[in-house]
Amino acid sequence: MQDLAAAAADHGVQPLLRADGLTKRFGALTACDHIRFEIQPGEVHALLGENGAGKSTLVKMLYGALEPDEGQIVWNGQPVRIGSPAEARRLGIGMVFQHFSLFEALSVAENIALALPHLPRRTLADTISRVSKSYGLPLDPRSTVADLSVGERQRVEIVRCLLQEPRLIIMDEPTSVLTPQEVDLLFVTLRRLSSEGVAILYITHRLSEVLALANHATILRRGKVVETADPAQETAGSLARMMVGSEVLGIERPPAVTGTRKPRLVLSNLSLSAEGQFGTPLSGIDLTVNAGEVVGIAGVAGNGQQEFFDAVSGERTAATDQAILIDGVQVGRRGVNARRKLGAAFVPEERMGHGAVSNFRLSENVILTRHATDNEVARGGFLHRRIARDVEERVGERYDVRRSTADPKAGSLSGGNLQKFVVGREIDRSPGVLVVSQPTWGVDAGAARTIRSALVDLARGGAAVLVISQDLDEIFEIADRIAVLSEGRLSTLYPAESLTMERIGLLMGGIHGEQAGEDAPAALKDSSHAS
Ligand SMILES: Nc1ncnc2c1ncn2[C@@H]1O[C@H](COP(=O)(O)OP(=O)(O)OP(=O)(O)O)[C@@H](O)[C@H]1O
Repeated sequence: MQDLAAAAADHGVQPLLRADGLTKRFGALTACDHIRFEIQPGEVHALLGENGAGKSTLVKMLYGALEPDEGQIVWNGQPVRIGSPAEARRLGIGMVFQHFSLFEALSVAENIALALPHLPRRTLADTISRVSKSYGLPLDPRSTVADLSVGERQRVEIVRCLLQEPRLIIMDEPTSVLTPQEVDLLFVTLRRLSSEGVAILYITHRLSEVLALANHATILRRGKVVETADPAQETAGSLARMMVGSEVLGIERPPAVTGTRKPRLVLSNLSLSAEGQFGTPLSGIDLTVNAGEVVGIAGVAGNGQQEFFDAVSGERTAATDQAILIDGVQVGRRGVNARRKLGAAFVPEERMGHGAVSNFRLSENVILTRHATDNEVARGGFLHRRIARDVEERVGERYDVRRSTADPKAGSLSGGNLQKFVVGREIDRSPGVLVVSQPTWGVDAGAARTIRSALVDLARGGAAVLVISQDLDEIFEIADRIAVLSEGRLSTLYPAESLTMERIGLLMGGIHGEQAGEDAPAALKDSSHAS
């Protein structure tokens, strides 16, 4: 893989794509500033950069979703104007998005037929089977999308992209939704494509993936190309340094308080029906999160995570009041605001729409989440916009939220910057109980460190912090105790130091303590549940 792209460059082979001074401005902000870079056939090219560095803006221009203000794209030696994604696809540029655009109730083949109406319907199922098998992406064209795991859904997107015989595939954080095993499989496929001469432009915040996969990296900072690197010569640390311009350290984690600790969030026999037709019901969940600790809930999305967050936050209420206690108060049948009034805070996974309203300014988003529960923002029947703006500024500074203007609309922030704002806004309330889903999803290494440190500090200050995350490295970095959510059931809660990645993998597959066998660590054999 490495060789093909390197040899192409050495022999003066024409680059597949050249960006020549691509520039995009949003008002006063230059999101991409005269960007130059090349992609050779067969190259896996990583695009790196902090949140807001301009990665998405750049690939949107390459995929025809945004028009450059200046500069041009040269494809196979010819300057081209890519006016729409359809034109990009016609040229041979495909894109696999982070959020899938599949119809759940339709089959794999029906979904693909809808996107590619020109392919013959009669032979489509066979074609899908053939392509998916030959690229190591096993898929049954007849299965209904709703029954597929997140990893399998991504395969549908990739196969759909491959059926268009692309010469360049753009992937935006493709592994953020995958299990470690699925990541390995995806890498096999990408290496195979690369050996066939297909180039891959790969956006990720996971630097270990760049080292494992890429043979070239372009690093953006504040809209400009600041470095190009050969990943074989780099380490995760040196790449992180190039991205942020300074050293990125691990977090400091003072030991959790031991001895008698006050239970601040208690779930008892919590059950909830599935969310929609394709959700996962929760059954009989017991869990206690004490003052001073971070509890991590590991597991692959689609195993009841949404239902779990909805139940704990009050988005959906439980059957009984006793099912959920916040600081000793029964709240199972009370809604979000009642729980927030008790000093709890919640950060949902889906930041736009759920965590923030796109068309509202950041300070207006502060008012929206605080007006019913926080005296500071709504005192004496009045909304205090100045206080909301102070909060917006404080959170912006503390979490380094990069904004194009003062108090911008939420929708103008890059994905990672919005995430920083939403998580920071809730930590800023100094909640006694914080429940956060995927706290650093899409966030760069420096910002992830800030958020994780803030979560640990909040806990050490006496709060109970519950983190739902698919990122096992993150869970191990911050959690004092860990449980796994699998098919709507929560495993026993284990001290973090008694678990390994492999053991968590087994728990994710639904193999619980009682079944884990002879070699289970002591904690696994401890059948005392959760608390
Ligand atoms: N439609 C828009 N209007 C105004 N500003 C925008 C718009 N889209 C992007 N921006 C700004 O352009 C800059 C670059 O954003 P972009 O989404 O390209 O960053 P990114 O590198 O992909 O970040 P992340 O890693 O967080 O996804 C950011 O400062 C963002 O706020």
